Amino acid sequence: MAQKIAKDSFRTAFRTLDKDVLRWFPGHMGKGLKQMQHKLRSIDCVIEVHDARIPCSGRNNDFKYTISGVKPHILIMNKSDLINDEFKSRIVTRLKSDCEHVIFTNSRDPKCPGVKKLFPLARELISQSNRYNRQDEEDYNLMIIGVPNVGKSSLINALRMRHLGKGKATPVGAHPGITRSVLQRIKMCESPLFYMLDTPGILTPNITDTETGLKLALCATIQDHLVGETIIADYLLFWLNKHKRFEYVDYFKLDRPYDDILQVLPRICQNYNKFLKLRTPMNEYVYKPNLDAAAQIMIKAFREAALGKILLDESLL
Ligand SMILES: Nc1nc2c(ncn2[C@@H]2O[C@H](COP(=O)(O)OP(=O)(O)OP(=O)(O)O)[C@@H](O)[C@H]2O)c(=O)[nH]1
Repeated sequence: MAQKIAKDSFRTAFRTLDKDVLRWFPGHMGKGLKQMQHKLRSIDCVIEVHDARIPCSGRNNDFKYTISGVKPHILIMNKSDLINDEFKSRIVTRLKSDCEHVIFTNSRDPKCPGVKKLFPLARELISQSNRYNRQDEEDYNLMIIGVPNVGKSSLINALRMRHLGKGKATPVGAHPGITRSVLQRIKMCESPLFYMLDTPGILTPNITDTETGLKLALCATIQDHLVGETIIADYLLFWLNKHKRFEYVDYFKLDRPYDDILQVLPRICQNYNKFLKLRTPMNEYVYKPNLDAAAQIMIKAFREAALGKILLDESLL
C-alpha cells in the first residue's frame, strides 16, 4: 500500500529553490591544503577518510594531484557501521580506479577489523614506495585528511587506543569544524613507530550539484543551519520515498508515506510535542508547530541509523 501511494504521485527529482549550493560551504579550507603540501616531504602515507554513506559524493580529489599522487594512499570508508555490509564489495569496485586500497572502519570501535588492518597495510605500502631521503629512518609518518566531520579525529583516537592503549589525542565533535589546523606530531604506535604528522587535514568537499551538497549536509559535513534544517529534511524525505525506504512512516508514527515535507513536519510536531509559544498583539498566547525542531528530529533519526542503515550513494554504485 505504502509503495503504491509513493509510486503513483511522488516526486521523481529533487528541486530546491536554493540552487546556490556552493554558498553553503565555506571557502577557508583551501588554507589547510596548502599547509598539508608544506609537510609533504616528511609524509610517508596519506590516509584519506570519508563517510561510507556517501562513498562517491563529496570527496575532494584536488589533493591527489598535490599530495597523495606521489605518496601511498589509503582510503578509509568510515562510519561503515551505518551502511549494510552487502554494499562493501560494490563500493570497493566502484572506487578501484581512484584508490586500490579501501578499508572500512567504525572509529567508535577501536577493535573493529578496519582499525586493526590500517597500520600493517600502511607499512607494507610504505616499504614498497620511494621514501625520498628518509630510507634510513625507522619511523613512519602519516597524514590523515578528509572533509569535515567524517571521523578523522575519532579514527586517530581509535588507532591510539588500539596501539598505545591511550585515550583521546584530538577532540571529537558532533559538529563540523572542530579540528583547527594547528600542526603537531602525534605518536600513534610504538612498534613500529608510527606518527601522525598534523592534526587532521580538512579538505573542502567537492560539490558537483545540489544533491551532492544535500547528501553532505545530511552527513553533517556542514552546520545544519547554514543549509536550513527544513531543506535537509525535505531531501531526506525525497530520498527515502525514492528508494522505497518507508521505515520512517512507523518511526514517526505517521499514517502513510508523504511526499510533502510540510505535511510531515506538523505531524512530527504533534507526535513529539514540538510547539512554539508565541504572544499575539492582543497579549494572548498561541502555539505554533516548531517545524525546525521537527526537521532536526528527522535529521537526527537518519544520522543515528534509526530509519535503518542508509547508503545515500546507493544509486551511484
Ligand atoms: N556511527 C559512527 N559515528 C562516528 C564514527 N566516527 C566518528 N563518528 C562520529 O562522527 C562525529 C564526527 O567525528 P570527528 O572524529 O570529530 O570528525 P572529524 O573528521 O575529526 O571532524 P572535523 O574536526 O570537523 O573535521 C562524532 O560525533 C563522532 O562520534 C563511526 O565510525 N561511526
